Amino acid sequence: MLRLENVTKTYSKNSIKAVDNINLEIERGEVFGFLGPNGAGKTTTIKMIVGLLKPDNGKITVNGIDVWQNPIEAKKLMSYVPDDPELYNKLKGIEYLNFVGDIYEIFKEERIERIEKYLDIFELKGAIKDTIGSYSHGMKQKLALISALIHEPEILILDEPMVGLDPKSAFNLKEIMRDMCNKGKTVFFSTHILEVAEKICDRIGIIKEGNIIALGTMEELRHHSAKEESLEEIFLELTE
Ligand SMILES: Nc1ncnc2c1ncn2[C@@H]1O[C@H](COP(=O)(O)OP(=O)(O)OP(=O)(O)O)[C@@H](O)[C@H]1O
Repeated sequence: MLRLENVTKTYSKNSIKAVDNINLEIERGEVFGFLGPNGAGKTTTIKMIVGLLKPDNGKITVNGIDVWQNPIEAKKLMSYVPDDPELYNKLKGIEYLNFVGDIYEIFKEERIERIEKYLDIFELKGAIKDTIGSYSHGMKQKLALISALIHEPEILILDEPMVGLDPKSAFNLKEIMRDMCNKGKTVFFSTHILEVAEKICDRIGIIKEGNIIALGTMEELRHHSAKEESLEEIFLELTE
């Protein structure tokens, strides 16, 4: 579903090799957790996957479609929620959702049904006629998530999705992620919350200084350590 081949990115500003020749293959139906210390290269990788940052080298494909050669077709399959979504503050919540619905050409009936469903799940119905500028960080996060879900993407890409969400919304988002994968869709997300990764991911990748230093299921990651360790212990050992 998602494939990264020899992907590298150096920021010219500071000559830092943020991502150093990484290879990844994420299958359909997988929840993939992308972990790593601060500054490891997670956001840089995600921005390259979603077409916001051009890799210096390498190739990224979604369902075989090259993200950089065929961006529109690739983006039709994806949804992306950044860690700090910048939305249009002057629009009302519902106007923003309809705007996204128009971009993805979602028919009216489906659109209404999906918007209603996710507004209920994320308890945002009461604020949907208010302007986004009046929303809290968590409310903006929820609106961005709803806008990412209404076109039912083949792959959902989330950068630190749990930050700012209240416990109930975080729980519901985890359920949505699992449910998507049960339907054969794919979820790729970065997080620092290791309990979440341990609980819901089919596979985990750990990046450090731009290199993938561990990749596999929890079972496989545990194989590297002598005893039955938690993801937190494995993570701390590997990233020391
Ligand atoms: N716009 C930029 N210009 C220059 N260097 C950058 C830029 N963005 C990121 N970097 C550098 O690239 C490296 C990787 O950063 P990145 O944001 O991808 O890390 P991250 O794993 O997402 O970190 P965090 O967990 O703190 O969000 C860091 O050394 C960072 O300083």
